Amino acid sequence: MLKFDFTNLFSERVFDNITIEDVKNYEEKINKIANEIDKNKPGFAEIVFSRKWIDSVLDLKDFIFEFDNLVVLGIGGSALGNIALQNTLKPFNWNFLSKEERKGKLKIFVIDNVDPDYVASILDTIDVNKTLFNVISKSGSTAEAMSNYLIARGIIETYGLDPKKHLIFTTDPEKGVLRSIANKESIRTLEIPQNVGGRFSVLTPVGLLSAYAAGIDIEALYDGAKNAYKKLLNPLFENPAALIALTHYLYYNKGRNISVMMAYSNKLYYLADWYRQLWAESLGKKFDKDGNKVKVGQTPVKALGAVDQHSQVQLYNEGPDDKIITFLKVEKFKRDIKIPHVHDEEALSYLQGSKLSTLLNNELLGTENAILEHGKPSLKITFPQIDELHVGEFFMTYELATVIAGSLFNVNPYDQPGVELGKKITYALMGRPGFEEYKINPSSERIEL
Ligand SMILES: O=P(O)(O)OC[C@H]1O[C@](O)(CO)[C@@H](O)[C@@H]1O
Repeated sequence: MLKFDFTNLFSERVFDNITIEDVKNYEEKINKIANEIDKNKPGFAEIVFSRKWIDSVLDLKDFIFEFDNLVVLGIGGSALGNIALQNTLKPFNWNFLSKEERKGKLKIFVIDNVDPDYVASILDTIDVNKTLFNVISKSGSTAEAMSNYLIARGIIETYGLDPKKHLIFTTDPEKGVLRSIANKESIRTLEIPQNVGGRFSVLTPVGLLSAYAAGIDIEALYDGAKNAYKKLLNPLFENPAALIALTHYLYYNKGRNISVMMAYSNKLYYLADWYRQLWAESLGKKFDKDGNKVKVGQTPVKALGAVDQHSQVQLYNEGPDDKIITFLKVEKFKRDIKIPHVHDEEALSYLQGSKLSTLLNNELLGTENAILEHGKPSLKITFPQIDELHVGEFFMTYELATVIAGSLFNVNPYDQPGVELGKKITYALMGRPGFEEYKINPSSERIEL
């Protein structure tokens, strides 16, 4: 199980520290929230107690493993989970390994933007004949996913290939243009459960297909998620999701409106990336559930240790008291490197003979303690090792924490009305019928210096 260390959040060395008493005052409220969540189990929790979603992916086994590449086309919640799973659970050189080295599993590419340089360079590297394109969109209409689908489809057709054999859609069971194309053309599909929103969908077929194709143990991911869910009704001090939510809420109310997740692991950095969307879209809201204008939200920031010690930590230590920091630590790395003894220089002797993992984790300790000495709050989550069990546990812990935080802030964690206007203006600029009223004149709005 993951280890959660909240000690430094309560330390008197944090100048505006919250106390155990502050937290205890919320015990009843949190119990009520947790019971409510358990009673009306959210879709993202319900799925891990069913075999349906795993089985829907396992059923595709024969089809998937005929290919060499899987290219995911999606954005936001339809991509970030895939990116997190691949980068945390597969080696960074995975796509450079031979088919034998990959034991027949697929190379995975996730195209989650419409930057032409980026899209073209990924498409350049794949052999379309050996490629399955997985178009993922809950709404089945997002411009970025749809345009990349159209490009992929154009390539498939240019190669004279059968689209049905090279495409699979992951989308809403009934709604959206992807679903209607699939119905018309008998294209294979996977369902995104209707009661699971995009940013909560990593453990639905959205994330499961590419994970399975790359050889990730998707059953163990579910086991980890279930382990996390089981703690939801624990007493507050044994309930990591509730403590994360509550401590972030309490510090937000003290002006700490930035939540930094600093991973001391290149792999776990991608979990911080996934967390950013979850925390930002779920909790950044103009109105509360009663319709009052509240404009709340804690800005999630990702950081990488030790890299960002040489970029961000100056600010974290000495800058404004507006941050709460979560460190992610790995106890046992999959690989380790011993720093060789090369020079008889005294200045290098502390490094030579020691392991990179020891250096990295001591750097974490250094930063964690320095942050505390500067009076700033932090918590630490330790992965005994990076594997499916712990990553599944992490996803579920943070999904629950987000929903609990939503209740504390009294906002709806499942909607994202604030992203609509930008989409509508884009549609208008692209000439989509029905959106004319949103057309702006970009040049007349600009202030030229
Ligand atoms: O899966 P879809 O419907 O294409 O949406 C992609 C993303 O777009 C948003 O709706 C808005 O950014 C996200 O909430 C969502 O994850």
